[in-house]
Amino acid sequence: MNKSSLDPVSVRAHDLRVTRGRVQVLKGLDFTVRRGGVTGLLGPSGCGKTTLMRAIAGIQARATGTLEVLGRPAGSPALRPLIGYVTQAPSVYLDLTVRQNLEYYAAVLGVPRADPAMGAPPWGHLPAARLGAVSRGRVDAALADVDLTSHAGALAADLSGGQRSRASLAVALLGSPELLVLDEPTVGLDPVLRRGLWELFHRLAGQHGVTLLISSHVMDEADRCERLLLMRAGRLLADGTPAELRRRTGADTVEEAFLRLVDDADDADDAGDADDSAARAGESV
Ligand SMILES: Nc1ncnc2c1ncn2[C@@H]1O[C@H](COP(=O)(O)OP(=O)(O)OP(=O)(O)O)[C@@H](O)[C@H]1O
Repeated sequence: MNKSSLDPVSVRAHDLRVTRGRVQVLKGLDFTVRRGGVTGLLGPSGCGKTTLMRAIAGIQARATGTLEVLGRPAGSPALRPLIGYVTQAPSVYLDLTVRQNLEYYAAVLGVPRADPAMGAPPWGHLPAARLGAVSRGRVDAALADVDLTSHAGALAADLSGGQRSRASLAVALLGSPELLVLDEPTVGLDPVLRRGLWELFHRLAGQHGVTLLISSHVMDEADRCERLLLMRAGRLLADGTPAELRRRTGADTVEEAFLRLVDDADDADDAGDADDSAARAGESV
């Protein structure tokens, strides 16, 4: 059995720091992401969500501290088939149809031929001899999951932005990821599609034990997550279930809880600045 499947935690970070350009974007994060659930990564634009997701996906340079993903250091080659990372920018070839895109990626990823005896994916990793054949069944299932069956024959160039994002998500579902890292997957989608995707996320977590880390800056998506990591300006403000965060802050909504946590952090910063000034004044006497 895979070592990571015994671990109740999928991602562990300790004092995680990332510098991009000249700016320290992540400023010492400590957190865990539980295995097999939907964890939301929420915070305002520019707070560092994408940077954190890139670090977890193992493609972010200049990261220090500890970051362990599925029991291995982030970026380990062995993690590649276990992580599905969907970026904000859709990664599909515009001159191919949706189906051709999925068939191409299925071939590249070595997605196994559908085998009804094995049940629904994910079914773990198969011997090399059984990999490599493109699975029409898997492509069809991924198309259905993201509600793009009726657009299978459309050129990706002719899709709307939301449809292209869903095509990228379908690519991530082709493999058998243990961890799905989704950067704002519901941006630009109408409420019906958003609801459908959230149902899919919970199905993947509940029925297949996939861990999902989903970023959003829309606080009304918070209540769809089992746990939340609230970020602001490269730091983690809070970590807990939506109900815990509301209770801890005495707020009615997660958005209000977030704003109270921001105010508390600002007050703490101001107090720290005042202490520093007092100390400097003392030094100069
Ligand atoms: N390549 C880069 N060089 C320098 N700074 C960068 C680079 N990429 C991002 N940043 C900075 O890092 C910070 C965090 O960016 P990041 O994309 O992680 O934020 P985010 O929370 O995902 O934002 P959004 O919700 O808008 O996608 C921002 O201040 C951004 O300007």
